[in-house]
Amino acid sequence: MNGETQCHKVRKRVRKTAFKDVETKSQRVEDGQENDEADTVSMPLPKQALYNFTEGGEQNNKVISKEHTGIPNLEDFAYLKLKVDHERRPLWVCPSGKIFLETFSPLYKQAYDFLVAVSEPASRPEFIHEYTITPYSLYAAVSVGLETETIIRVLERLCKTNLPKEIVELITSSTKTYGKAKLVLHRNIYYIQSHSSAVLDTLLRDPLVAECCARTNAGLLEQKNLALMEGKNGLVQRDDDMVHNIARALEEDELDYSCFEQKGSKASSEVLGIEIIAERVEHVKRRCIELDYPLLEEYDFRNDIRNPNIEMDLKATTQVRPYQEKSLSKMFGNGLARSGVIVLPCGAGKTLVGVVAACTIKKPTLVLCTSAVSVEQWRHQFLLWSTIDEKNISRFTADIKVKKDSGWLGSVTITTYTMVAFGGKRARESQEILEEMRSREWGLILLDEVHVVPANMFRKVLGVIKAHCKLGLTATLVREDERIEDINFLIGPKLYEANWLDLQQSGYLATVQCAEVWCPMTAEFYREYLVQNAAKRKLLYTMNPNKFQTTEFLIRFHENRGDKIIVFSDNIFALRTYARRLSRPFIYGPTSQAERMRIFYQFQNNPALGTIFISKVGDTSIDLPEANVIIQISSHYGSRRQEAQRLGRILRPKPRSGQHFNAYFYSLVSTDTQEMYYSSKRQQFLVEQGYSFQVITHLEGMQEERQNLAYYRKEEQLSLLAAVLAADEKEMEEEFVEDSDASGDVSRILSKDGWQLMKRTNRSLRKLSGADGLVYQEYDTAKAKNVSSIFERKVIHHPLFRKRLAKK
Ligand SMILES: Nc1ncnc2c1ncn2[C@@H]1O[C@H](COP(=O)(O)OP(=O)(O)OP(=O)(O)O)[C@@H](O)[C@H]1O
Repeated sequence: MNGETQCHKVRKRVRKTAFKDVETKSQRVEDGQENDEADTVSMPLPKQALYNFTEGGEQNNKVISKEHTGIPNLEDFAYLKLKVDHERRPLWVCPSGKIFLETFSPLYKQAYDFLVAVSEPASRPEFIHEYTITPYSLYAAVSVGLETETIIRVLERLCKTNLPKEIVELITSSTKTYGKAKLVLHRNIYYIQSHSSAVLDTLLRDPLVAECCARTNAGLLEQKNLALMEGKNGLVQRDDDMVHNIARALEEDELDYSCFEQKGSKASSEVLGIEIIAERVEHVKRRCIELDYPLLEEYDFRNDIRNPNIEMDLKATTQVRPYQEKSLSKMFGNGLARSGVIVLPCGAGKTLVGVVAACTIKKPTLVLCTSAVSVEQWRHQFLLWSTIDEKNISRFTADIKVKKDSGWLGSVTITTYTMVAFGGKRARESQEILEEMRSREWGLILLDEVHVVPANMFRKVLGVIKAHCKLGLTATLVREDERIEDINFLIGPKLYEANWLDLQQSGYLATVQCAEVWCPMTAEFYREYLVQNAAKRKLLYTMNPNKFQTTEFLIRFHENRGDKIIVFSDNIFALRTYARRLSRPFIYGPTSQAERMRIFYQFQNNPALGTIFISKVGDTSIDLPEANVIIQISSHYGSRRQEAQRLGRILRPKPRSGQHFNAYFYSLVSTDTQEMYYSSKRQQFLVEQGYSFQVITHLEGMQEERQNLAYYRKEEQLSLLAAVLAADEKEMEEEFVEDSDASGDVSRILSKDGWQLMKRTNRSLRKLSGADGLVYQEYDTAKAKNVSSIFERKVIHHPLFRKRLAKK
């Protein structure tokens, strides 16, 4: 299929409401331009303006005005020369740093692997992906062993046009100093190391770096020759074979990603180092990034004779999946262990990636999780995949303390961020354990759900625990408070990021149908909604009787199919009311660990329990492979991360029974309320990963069922309304969960982004694909027709076409 057709399809699915600048459907009908796809909006994209890469044309990068195109500020890249064999090449590279990848190109897989190494994915729908190349992404590229000229050469080869000079300049200027200095931990002391004394001099000249150095002698900082340190020092170096391999592979059009990888680095005997005060490491790392000398963190674990090796291997039965292997190859590409972050979709098996990393390094490992439930799950997975002796794993949570008589904490210690970062008074025993944890030189620290680390409380952890290698694991490298960048210096660059849809297509993830179900407010609830304060309004749209009935109807429908359903509600008042009325168990903050485990066990093993209700404590790390339906009734404002994490609960691959979709994600939204805005904001991350949300206005069969559903009678609805209005402040509050970011805070959203986000103003594919406040919506595609019998689409066709469609 050619690119133009693909683009056209993508455009067709963009949600109507998003296009305020574009001609409306009604206008087109009036103009007599309406066609068969009356329920879709055709976007008058100025193809010429967007993809005006004509041969020759040496004009400058020109901005095309709104009057010409209908879309503001389009840039004209006509001066970029289109290569003769451009059809065989998969990339469009813009001078601004944006890169577009054709996923239907035969070179897609190889180009994709290369792009995730050198740029940031911005949006990855089905046919055209958008990436952005930035100094940070280039930092990550250098840290996995790619060099300036390799990056330029490969991009040049893959690009349909000659590479814009701005991009060449960006790559050259951003990478010339990368990889020249490194942070190492030696005998529990941190050093900045480099082969070049000039590099160290440059860093020492900076007052902030100088201040963080440990030893000064009459104003002069001591430089220590560390050449005799045990082990070799593998600063990233050029590998001539690699460059040669890439050139050859490209010529043969067999671009194998392995050729990008560093085949082993050369050791150098002369390495200089500066000692850094442990508590100031974070500042030094941040400052070095600002100075354009980001510090690489690599651990030569094979030559570390100081820390004992652990008896721990993967079991013979453990099969690491290809994408897991690929992510690990980025970590261990040159025989050393690099610190950084691996991004894999929810349910794709990040835990196993962590276990494999630990089994490779075989040094004392500390695992930090967000909750006691995930501590249990990590322990379980260590035992499942590796040969480690149960005795060598210890857990340290509020409920479980490691036993003192069992000696040291354990070769593998699993705990929570809270346990380590808690600054208040502790029991003596806990204090001792913590002291021991702090004094230890850890080989590997595994940071689960690493996107929560930048929150102040969590970053304390990295200040007190010393580890040679840090591996962050996450599915969603997004936060709404823009502190995600902190991860670059707290942990390291992103090492690998998998594509959700690719894993879905390969069967490693379930195929999910996402739907936003619209529930009109009842008149009485809406009347109150208009006059109440923000907190009460939120409770009113959550407790909307129509939403309640929809929930009950969906539960019945899916339970009858034998599905396992998780209902999410952030609001505890709603959680309790819904669960009690529907006689299903619920879990929230105060639910004890034992009770949670009991409910999870019943949910997984008892066919009579098809539905559980859970608050935001279940957003992350609960592994319930049986669950295949999510119904979301209340959520944390516009948090993209929460939406993705909740979807992750049902992404575990499911057996296919001839259906296109095998998991369902319903987000219930009360219409004409603020919830609609939040809902589209929440969906952005998933839309960027290529998911589409179907809007359902009517559930087939629900009307007939209504009288058998709760809150059918007016008196019942009114007494529910009275209970809602009587709810006090405390009951209306959302549950506080430590790791939540500032994602959806109303004031932030309204003051920062504003409602204007819903209006189209930018031309990027990221936006065209529905991200940044806009939503993908499937209307009448063949795929959607098979979705489920309960989805009744009310598509209203123009009378002109009704007859024709009926004939069809
Ligand atoms: N290579 C593999 N072979 C078989 N099963 C696997 C493999 N990798 C992971 N799994 C299984 O997939 C499921 C999900 O794994 P895991 O809990 O590690 O996902 P996750 O990426 O951490 O998800 P989340 O972000 O939602 O917590 C688990 O049941 C795990 O046992």
